[in-house]
Amino acid sequence: MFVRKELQRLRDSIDNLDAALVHLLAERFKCTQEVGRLKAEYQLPPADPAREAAQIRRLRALAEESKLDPVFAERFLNFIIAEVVRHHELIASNHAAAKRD
Ligand SMILES: C=C(O[C@@H]1C=C(C(=O)O)C=C[C@H]1O)C(=O)O
Repeated sequence: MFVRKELQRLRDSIDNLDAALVHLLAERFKCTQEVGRLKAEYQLPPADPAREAAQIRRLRALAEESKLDPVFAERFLNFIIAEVVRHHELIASNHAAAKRD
């Protein structure tokens, strides 16, 4: 009985945290979509490797401070950034196509 209750209590928190993660990611992607539109309009490249490196350094340090595996934090951020850059490439090519038409 104890184990069932304890498991449920922990899973309730996991559910809340996962919901927060989805909301945080949705807000982050809203911002990055705007960045993508700005870059397309002003002909800036979709990826900014210097900014990515700075973010990864910052996130690795935060992960270490909060006892999260920094290797995991870096992989997670790289996964997100790859998706953002893919969006930016799409926005840029749609923008260029719209200007041609
Ligand atoms: C969001 C940007 O575009 C790209 C995505 C980044 C990110 O998701 O953190 C960082 C750098 C860029 O490669 C940006 O330039 O700020």
